Amino acid sequence: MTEKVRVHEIAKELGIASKDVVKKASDMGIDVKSANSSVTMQEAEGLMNYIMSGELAQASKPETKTSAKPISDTQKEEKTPEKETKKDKIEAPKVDEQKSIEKNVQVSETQKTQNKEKIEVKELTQEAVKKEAKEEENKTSLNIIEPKKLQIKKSGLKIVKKKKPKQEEKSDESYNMPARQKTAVSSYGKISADVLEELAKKKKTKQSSGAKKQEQGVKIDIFGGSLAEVSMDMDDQVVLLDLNATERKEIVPEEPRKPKVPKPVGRNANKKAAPKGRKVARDKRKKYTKDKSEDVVVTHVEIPEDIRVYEFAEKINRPISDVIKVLFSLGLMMTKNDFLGSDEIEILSEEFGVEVTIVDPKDAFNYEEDMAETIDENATKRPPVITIMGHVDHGKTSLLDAIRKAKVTEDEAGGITQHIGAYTIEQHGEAITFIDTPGHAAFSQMRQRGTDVTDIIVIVVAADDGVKPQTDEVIKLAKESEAPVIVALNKMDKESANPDMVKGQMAERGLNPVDWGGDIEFIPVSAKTGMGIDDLLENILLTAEVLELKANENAMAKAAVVESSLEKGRGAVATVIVQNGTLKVGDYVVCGSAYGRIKALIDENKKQIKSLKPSHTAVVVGLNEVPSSGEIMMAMKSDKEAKEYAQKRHEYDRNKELSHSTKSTLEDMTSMIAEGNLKSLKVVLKTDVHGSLEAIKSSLNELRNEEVKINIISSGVGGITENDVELVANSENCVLLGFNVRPTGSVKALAKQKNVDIRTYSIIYQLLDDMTGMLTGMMAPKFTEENTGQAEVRDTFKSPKGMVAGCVVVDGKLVRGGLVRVIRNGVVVHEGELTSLKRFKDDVEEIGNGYECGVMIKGYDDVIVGDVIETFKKIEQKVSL
Ligand SMILES: Nc1nc2c(ncn2[C@@H]2O[C@H](COP(=O)(O)OP(=O)(O)OP(=O)(O)O)[C@@H](O)[C@H]2O)c(=O)[nH]1
Repeated sequence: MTEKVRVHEIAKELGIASKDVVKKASDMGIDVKSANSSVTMQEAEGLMNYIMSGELAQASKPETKTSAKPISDTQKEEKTPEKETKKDKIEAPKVDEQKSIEKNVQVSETQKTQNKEKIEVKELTQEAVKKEAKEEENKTSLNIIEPKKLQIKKSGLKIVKKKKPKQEEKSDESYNMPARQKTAVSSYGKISADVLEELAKKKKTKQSSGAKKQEQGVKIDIFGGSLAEVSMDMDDQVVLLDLNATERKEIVPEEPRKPKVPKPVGRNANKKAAPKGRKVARDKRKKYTKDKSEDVVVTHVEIPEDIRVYEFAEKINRPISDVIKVLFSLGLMMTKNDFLGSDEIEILSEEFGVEVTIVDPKDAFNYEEDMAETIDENATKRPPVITIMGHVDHGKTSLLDAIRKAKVTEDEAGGITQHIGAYTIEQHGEAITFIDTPGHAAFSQMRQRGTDVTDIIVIVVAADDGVKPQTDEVIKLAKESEAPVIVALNKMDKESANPDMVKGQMAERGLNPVDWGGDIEFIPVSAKTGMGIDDLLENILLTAEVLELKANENAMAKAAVVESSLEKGRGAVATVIVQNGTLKVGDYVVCGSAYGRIKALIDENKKQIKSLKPSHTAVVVGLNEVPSSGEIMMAMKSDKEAKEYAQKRHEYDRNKELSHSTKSTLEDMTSMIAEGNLKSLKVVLKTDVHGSLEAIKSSLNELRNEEVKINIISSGVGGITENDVELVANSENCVLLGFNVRPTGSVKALAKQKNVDIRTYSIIYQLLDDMTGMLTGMMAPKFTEENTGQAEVRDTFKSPKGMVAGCVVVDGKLVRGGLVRVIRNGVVVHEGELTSLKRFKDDVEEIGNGYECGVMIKGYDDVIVGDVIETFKKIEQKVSL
């Protein structure tokens, strides 16, 4: 049986990557494909030689030569039972020792060393020499020496080879050098496997002496035993070589010491004979083992977006200190628990030569992908989903009303659309679903989500008003979403309507009208009169036709949440648009960390329906918690499955929050220093629906400058509770805000008792205005300085009231009642108040350019001739955010 060794073992042995070994192997023409591929020991040795020496020819030579001798070895081996082969391996090291011993003994005859360690090693080797001598007497086939390769490593080393018996030579096909020589020792100085086997076979009979030899710490079990020891062997070889050069003679004198070494009793008996040699060997092995772990070169890692310094170090298999050092050298003071930003990860990956892939741990339980169904042949046409966007008051809601023939605008607080609403209408028997996105800037986040499910975007532009900032924003969103765009030129009933102006403005922004040779349809409409509505709908259907929108009604349902809230009596509800499949009452669904069984589906007309087909919209009742808008809802086969996904997601969200809370703590430390005296207005916020909560939160967070900011200490969907009141009462500088929610009896009473001011709103911009006002009130007044003029001091004289500076006004005018500063050689030496300003003996309010005057400064008598006196005023400025 031929012993085999795997590529990764060779790689480990050499401390290099498996792929490099694979590459080298293929260079040599050995057929290996991966780290798990195995090669014969012959090939392995050749391969190792090649890798170590880098010389293919040399490496391969031994292979060919070994063929002769090894063949005979193998034949012998074949005769011996497997057990023997194992023994051979154990005994193999002895052979190596013998070789080195031979070398040492011979070399040591010429030189001496005083190095104690080396002497000790020699003691061991001498023991081995003796053993070998015996062996050689008994068996003649143990003549193994590797000369040349060893010499390459250690200069000045002379190794006396023993000639092989002629018989063996006959079988050797190589002519350049004795086969033994070549096969016996690898570039490591190790004996080839064949020879080892042969030796082992011979030594089999000498088991007792074998134990002694082991003590020398020179184990050679090239491929079958511990790889660490093989490497150790390499190290030993190095030591021996050094000894050769310097300590040959000492080996002999040390021999008598042998008996001095007391033999340990019991289980350590075998180990004792070569204690020092063993020690050396152990040390080396330890060292090797350590190196081995460090040497595992990581070239590619997958890491989550949020990763701490120590986690990164672990991933790339480097000491934390190394990572911190690199960060430090970049001026980044980070501790091992700090999170790495994307920039830092990039730098570190370059620095350590590691390719980094950032993975989303959510992928592990991404039900959207798990359940993703390609649109198959069963897919049929589905209605388009349209998002109407545009600048505030350009008529989005009115247009949708005109389409739906229903009045929504009148019910809306403040006349502004507050929430995303989704409705399906029919035009000539074909369904079209509209998402009504709110116009206020605060809702841009929701609007962006709205575009995710959108097939076609209708941008409403009032023909009398033209392109406005939010129109630009919408154009940007539309471009990003890559959905086709139709422009509705609204308010065409107005006399001031100027469609060409709008077309021009839109064309400037890359939206070229079809009638101008572009590809964007501009449809003139009037939400007021209903003009052009049909045309708009026809265009929508036409565009949808081109898009060939399809979905499989029979697939497991997938829907997007456009709005969600907590409703009394119904619990968590979510308005969804089905993207694929059919959502049915009774379906088990998962939606982010929310899950449940659909109890009811309520359409836009508040009617209960049994199922919801692709592109249709309804309110879903039955979730265990309120999902976020933009979340994907998927139907699951069972309650268990839905729950599992939701729980995994919940866990993920929680961990993420926790990890970020640590992160923010660390960041806070720096920001606390940076922000120093930053004043914050604490806010507790309650809203009726999720969408508003997010929109208001993000708008409030934007209300800040370098002096003041808003700190939302608590927020949530639902009514104002006593807890909210308590929280505000216990916090300094804190307000309680309610949006579309109002405090009830007990809460109101508690608020009164605790003196908590609850502010409720139903229009977002009013809430934001109020907060802006409050923040502004917290800001310190700002002053600007107005310089009035300067005068040069020409003389000074004392008066009973203090020093008077006689000056001539050289620039502007000096004024009374303001502040004054004294400038000497361009440097301000004093700043204070002006006590008196006189022209001759009269007090004056101001002195003009070119006139002389007498000036007295409060508490300052050190004015000297040549000083410049400047008067200035501080003017308070209105502060704003
Ligand atoms: N004359 C005229 N007025 C219109 C037309 N469409 C809308 N309006 C008026 O323009 C104003 C704003 O209309 P909305 O539909 O509320 O505009 P919106 O874009 O939905 O506004 P937000 O909901 O605040 O985003 C209302 O007073 C409408 O009556 C139109 O075609 N002609």
